This record gives sequence, structure tokens and C-alpha cells, in this order.
Amino acid sequence: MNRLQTLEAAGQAVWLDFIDRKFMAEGGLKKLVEEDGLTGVTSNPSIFEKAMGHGDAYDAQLKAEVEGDPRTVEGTYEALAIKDIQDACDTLRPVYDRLDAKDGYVSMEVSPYLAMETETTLAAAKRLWGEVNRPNLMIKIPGTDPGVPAIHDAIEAGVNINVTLLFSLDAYKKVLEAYISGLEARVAKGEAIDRIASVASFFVSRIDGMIDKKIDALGTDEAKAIRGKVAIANAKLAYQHYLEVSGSARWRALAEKGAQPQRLLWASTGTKDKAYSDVLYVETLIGRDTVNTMPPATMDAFRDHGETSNSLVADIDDAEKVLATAEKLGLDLDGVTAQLVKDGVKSFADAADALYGAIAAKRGKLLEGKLDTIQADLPADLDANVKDAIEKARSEGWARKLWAHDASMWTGGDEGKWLGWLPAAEGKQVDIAALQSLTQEAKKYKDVVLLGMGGSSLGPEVMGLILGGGSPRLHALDSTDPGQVATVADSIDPANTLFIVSSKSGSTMEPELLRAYFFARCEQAVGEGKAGGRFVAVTDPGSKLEAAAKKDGFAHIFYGDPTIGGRYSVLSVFGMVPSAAIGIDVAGFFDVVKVMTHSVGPDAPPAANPGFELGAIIGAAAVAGRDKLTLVPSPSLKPFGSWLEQLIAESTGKQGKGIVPVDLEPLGEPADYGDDRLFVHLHLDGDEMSADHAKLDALQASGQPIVTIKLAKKEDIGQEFVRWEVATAVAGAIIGIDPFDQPDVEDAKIQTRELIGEYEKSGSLKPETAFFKDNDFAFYAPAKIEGGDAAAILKAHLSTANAGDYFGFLAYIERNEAHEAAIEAMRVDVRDAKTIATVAGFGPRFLHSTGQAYKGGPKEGIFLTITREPSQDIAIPGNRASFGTVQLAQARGDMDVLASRGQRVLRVHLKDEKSGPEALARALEAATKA
Ligand SMILES: O=P(O)(O)OC[C@H]1O[C@](O)(CO)[C@@H](O)[C@@H]1O
Repeated sequence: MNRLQTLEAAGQAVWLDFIDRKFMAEGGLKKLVEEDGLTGVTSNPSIFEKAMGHGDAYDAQLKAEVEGDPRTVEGTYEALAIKDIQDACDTLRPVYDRLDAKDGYVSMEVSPYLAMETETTLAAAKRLWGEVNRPNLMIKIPGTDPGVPAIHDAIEAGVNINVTLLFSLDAYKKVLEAYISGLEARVAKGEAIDRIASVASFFVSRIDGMIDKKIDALGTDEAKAIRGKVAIANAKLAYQHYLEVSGSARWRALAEKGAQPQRLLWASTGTKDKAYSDVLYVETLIGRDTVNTMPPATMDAFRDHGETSNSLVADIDDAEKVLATAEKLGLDLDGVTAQLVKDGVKSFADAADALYGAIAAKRGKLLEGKLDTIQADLPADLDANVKDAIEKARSEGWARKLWAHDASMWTGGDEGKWLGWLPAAEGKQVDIAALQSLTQEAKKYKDVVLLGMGGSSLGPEVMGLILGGGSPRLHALDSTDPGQVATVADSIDPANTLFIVSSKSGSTMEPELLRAYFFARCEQAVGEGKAGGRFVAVTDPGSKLEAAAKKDGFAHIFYGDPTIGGRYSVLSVFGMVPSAAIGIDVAGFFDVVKVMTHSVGPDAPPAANPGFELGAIIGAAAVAGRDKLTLVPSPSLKPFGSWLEQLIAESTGKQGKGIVPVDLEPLGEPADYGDDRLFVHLHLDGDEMSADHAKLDALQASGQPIVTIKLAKKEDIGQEFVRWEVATAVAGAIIGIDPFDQPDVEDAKIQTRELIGEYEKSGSLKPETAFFKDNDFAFYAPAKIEGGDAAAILKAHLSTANAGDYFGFLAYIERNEAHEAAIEAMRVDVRDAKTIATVAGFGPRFLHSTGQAYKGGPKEGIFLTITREPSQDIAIPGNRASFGTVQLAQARGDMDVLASRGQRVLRVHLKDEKSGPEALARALEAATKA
């Protein structure tokens, strides 16, 4: 009989507080069972972190897991842990059988993140019990206040329970009561109790760890006399309570029915203070019906030189005196044990973060090719800020908060009510079968015209431009520009077109006007009363659009989720209905998207969570003044920026803070940039862009921060929707704003409505006076800008630019290639002359997108609003105002609000629609070169 076996003879079971796949594969556990009489195993998140986070023992199973249908990070962890626990259970099974279920148990802990939640803890306990499916399993539940009812219910449900994280006598008493009442509840239902086992794990050494520090601080002889004794005294008194309850009539009634005692288990029995014997917390706590779970080193030490005696019931008076002295000295054992519960919960959560982080990182590598990658090359100061942001997010559990709809990571307002986009990213908002049938139905059309603004048009446009291309063709129309409306109207045959009217609120002005126009055209083409069958509405329930669609007999109405804001709606019906209509395989699309959704889950700690990694970078960069998020997409991914701009700008640009997205600005040389930029390069494998890569290398060498996101195939773009939505929500938390409201766009809408309202009454817009006119232009501004010609006025406007400012072209003209090219050239002129970022938007499209940040974001904007005399205008059925008038009113309303927000504004009105843009480009070139 070796020394460890003498413990068994004294009535104490020896368990191992350790698990490791390699150790088990090499027969280590079996050897302990056979040679030392080991009768149980305990695990916890720290133990699994040590096992799985290092080495390669788990890699083969991890690979197999990832190659199948990749699960969440937690799902992957559980698959690995369950295999170990099952193997350990099987190794201990002969013990369990021999002792007739009195011992031979292996413990597995529920997620430590649930330690303060009753219902989820109970559900997790039952789920793991079913999944491990071994009678000699014990589920570990913390003995916290919320854990106690879960323990009762789990026992009642017939689940073996190891109560963990017990420090105080009071908590132990509650736990023992929960066990007994759980058994009684079973008896009351006529259920067996003889094979239900439980242990109550009292953590020993951690108490001394904290109390001894206080003793050392006091430094008196009286204090020193109880050094290293408080934890043991506390445990001894807990055992006294156990003995008392075991002798009670209540317990005897259960024992007669075969109930097993809930044994006290001494945990945390490795000696931390080198001044003490390495078997202190074993030798002093030996008694009948107890368990000591030991780390391997303590077990080795006891096997070597441990002494067994009946120590647990010895010197109880002394134990009481020790605790009395502790109280007299004000060591506050209650406070210490309460703190230890908190620390224990936190340290297991920290261990789980490390464990899940290690798994997420390995999983991410194994998913290469299936999961878009991200790499950040950041200057040291920004890198340090990003690391701080990630650590803050980790220690405050933001990933879990996000998925639990806990607004405390933002402003603590109503953010939690706006997170419907998370389940939508798993495909839960859409009805795939309905979308598939729409795909079939839409095959008979040549064109699909989508009428919507912002979130209701930008996502589908990206889908169409990157993943579409077949038949029918998608035309996303998000403008009141008469030229642009005419271009779409002229390129389709209304009889052969499916119209999708898309508006979450159902009351946005532009889609309402466009619906009136195209419905009338369609009726003209197919006959009165027949147009409705060619129209589909996408809207939130109860909207004005829903009512109109019903009245006009639309073919379908697809309903959105009101807990999803427009810019987060691409993976809901707003993105997916138009996608399905143009033949995109939505089910296949979500299979790809879900790989990312499962990688950004509550269980993926920020450092290994692709959404949080990016969010921390863009948020920390913005706070540090690098608030111009400059996109560098590879050619096939160029359309993505329009969607991303809205998401970032509308979400973060408010209260004078936020991120200004810079899209479609050609890449320049290091000297063209200030230190307000963060470059994000989106790269699709196979796209040729060596010239841009050389420029990016030069930028990186010059100290600019570069983030590179890589996609293996264009279908993977769906993953970027998810990554950026999470990243934006996280950046919002770092910046300190609510990323789900858009307070400033409303004001421009009000101004516009007022102007149009007046027009509807009077037939003209409110008069305005240009402060300067020539043959090509008329200039308007809140205050006259001095200058003898257009170039001089533009130069004066530009001269207000300081480092960190940005210049915006707000073009209320048709969005076409020629105009895009002209504006691009003007942007480069301004950027290179002033070393500031430039942005551009076509109106009114950008009003429902970046417009929020221009108004509400950083006061760094210098704007040039461009309007023109339309060469052709289009009347809107039922309205006095034409599209051209509406657009002009929008430009004026927008400019007024920008000015009222303290941004610098100037409007140039082009007299000739055709020659105007070029004339403006010339004047601007002169202004920048002069
Ligand atoms: O889908 P709706 O309600 O028509 O809104 C369109 C867009 O307008 C905005 O409300 C901004 O004006 C965006 O947030 C939104 O995506």
C-alpha cells in the first residue's frame, strides 16, 4: 500500500485535478487508477486551457471538426473536451462499477461565463449531461447564489453535480440544502436517488493566499500565530456541518432510500506558499466521506512523503479559536470568501477566454480558404492602443454582451434593442424557401428595378455587382436625379420588369416618389390594374408601404425585422429579396456567411474574433485621430465600399465624433497623406493590383497603418458584411456613441420636406441669392466668400483646410461613369494640394448614408455641393414638384443643415449640365495649382 492508498483506507478518495489528452493516451490516468487507487478526475477551464492551448495533441480532432460543418468556437471546444471527458469516464468506469456508483467520477464544468445565471447554467448542465452520456460524469456548477437553484434543479433532474467555487461555510450550507431538497423532490415524484452523486468542492489554499497577506500586513505575533491555519480551520468547520446534517433525521430518511452523501471535496490543495509543506492541504484534511482532488505535483509529493492521520476531526477547538482570532484581528473572512468567489468566477472566465482564444486562433488557421483573413500592420503607438482596446473588451466580456443584447458596452441606452442583425447573420431572418420560389418566379423577367435608399439599396447593389451578373439584371435606383431616373426608365421594358420597392420605414420620400413614377409607367405599359403583379414590397410590418402594396395588389410583401436598422439589414430580406430575384443562391450564400458568423460569436474572445479585431483597430484609430478609414479594394470588390460607407458613417458619425469613410479615392504616394488615415485593403485572391500593392508597401514603410483583409473567392464577400457589422458595433463602443441611431439625417429630411411643402403650395422654391455668378456657375454660401472668379472662390474655400480636415464633393448630378471620373480627378487635385482626405457622394444617395457623419461627425469637413440646371426634368404623378425640384430642395436642405452643424460649405450651381462638370474641374485645378 503506497502513501496515497492510505488515504483511501482513512475514508478519503483521491482524485486527480488534471486532464490532458496526451497524458491519457500514454496511459497516465490508467496507471494512477491501477497503482494509486485513484477514484476520480476533476477538470476546469484552466486545466483545459493548459491542455488544449498548447502543443498539438488536439490538432487532429480540431482539423476534423473544422473540415466538417465548422461549429462555433465554444462548440469546437466542447467537442474536444467531451471526447477527453468521455475517455476519462471510460477509464474510471471499472471503479464506478466496482464501487456501485459510490465513486469513479469525472467532472466537467459548465461554461464559466454562466456562473451568475441560473437558467442558462441549468440548461448547459443538462445539455452536457446528455452529450457526454456517461453515468459516472459529474457536471460542475458554481456554488454562487444564482448557481444554488440550478444545483437543486439539476439534482432533481437526475444529473450528478460537483459544486465548485465554495469558500464560505454559509455558501456550503445553501449548497448542501439544495442537494438534499433536490433529492427530496425526486423522492416526492417516486424517482430513484441511489445512483445520484454529488460533491461540494471547498477551495482551500486560495483562502490562505488572501488571508496570509493581511496577516503579514498586520505583522503582530498574534496574527502570525494563525498564518497558514485559517483555510484549514474553515474547512474543518465545514466538515462539522456535514457531520451534523448527516446525523439528522431528515438525512437518515433519504439515506434509507439509498441516498449517497454529498461528500466534501477539498480543492485548491496545491501549496502556493513555499514556506509551507507541499502536502499541507492534504495531511490536515483527512476524514471519512471526503475527497481530495490534487494537482499531479501534490499527488507525487504525497505519494513520496505524505502522512495519513484522522486529521479532519482533530483539534476542532483549535480551529474555532483560529477563526475567532481571525475575526478579532479584523481579517474579515466573510469579505475574503466573497471576494474569492468573484475572483474565482473571473479567473475561470479569464482561463476560458485564453482557452477559447487559443482554439479560435487554431480554428481560424485551419479555416484558411473558407474564412476571410485579416492582417494588421500598425505603427507601434496605434498597435498599443488597439491591444488596450482588445483587453478592455475581453475583460469586460463585450463579445458575450453583444450577443446577449447588453447595452452596457455602449452608452447603456436602447442599443440592445437593435441587434436583430446578429441572428440575421445566421440566415434566421429570411425564409429560404420563399426566396427560392421568388428566384424561380423572377426568371421570367429581363430586369429587376430596385427602388430604395441607403440600407434598402446599397447592400443589394453590392450583391448584384459582385455576385450577380446573370439574368435578370439588377438596377438599383436610389436617386431623384431626373437624368438617373430616365437612364433606368429608358433601359427597361416595364412589362418585362420586376419592381422591388424597398423601405424599412415605408415612408422614405424617394422610394415613395419612385414607386409612384414607375407604377404609373408600368400601368401605361401593361394596362390599368395589372401593374401590381410586377411589384414586390420589402418593408417592416405595419408600414405605409405595406398598406400601399396591399392596396395596389403587389405580388408579394416581404417583411423585415424592426430590430434591425437599415444599414445593418443586408442579410435580412432587404438584401436577400433582390439577391434572390436576380438568381443568387441565397442558401449557398448563407453557408459561406455562417463560417464568419460562427467566428465572431460570444465565445470568440476579442483577440481571436475577426469582428472585434477589426472593430478594435478602427475604433482605436478613430480615437487616436486616424478617423479617415481609407478603403483600398481590389478591382472585383470595388462596389463593396458603398455599403460599407453607410454602415460606418451612419453608425459612428455623431456628437462630433466618429469615422469618416474614404472610398474610391485613388491611392497616392506617402507624401499625399497626413497622419489621420487608416488604410483598409480588401483583396480578392487572383485580382491583379500590383501597382496598388507597391503603393501600399511604400505607405506601410512610411508608418501608415494598413489592414489587409483577404478573400479566397468573391462569394466570401458575404462574410465581410458580418465582420464589418460587428466591427462597427465594437468601434462605436470604443468611440463612445450609440452605433444604431442616426440623429442628424432626420434634420436634412425635415428641411427638405419644408422646402418641398412650400413648393407644393406656391409652385416655387424659396428664393435664394447667389453671391457670385459667371457664365458657367452661380455660387451660394451662408456667407459670401471673397474672390473675383470661380477659381479664386474655390481657392478661398480650400484655404480653410487644416491637417486632419477632409474635403467632400456632394454632387447632385447623375451618377454615371463620366461624372464619377470627373469627381475622382478633382479629389486627387484637392488631396495632393492640401494633403487632406477627400470624400464624394451623389445626392440624394449619400444623404441616407455618409450624410450622417458629414453632419454629425467630426467638425473637419469642407464641402462643395454641386447642383445643376437639369436639361430634362421628369414629372412625378400626384405631385406638383418634379424630380429635378425635389433633388434641388434636397441639396439646399442638406447644405443648410451642414452649415448649422459648423461645417464649411459652398454650393456651386452648374448652368450647363453637360459642360458644367468639366468647367468645374478646370476651375478647381486652377484653384489647387495657383
Ligand atoms: O429603408 P428606409 O426606411 O426607406 O430608409 C432608408 C435609409 O434612410 C436612412 O434612414 C437615413 O436617412 C437610413 O438609415 C436608411 O438605410
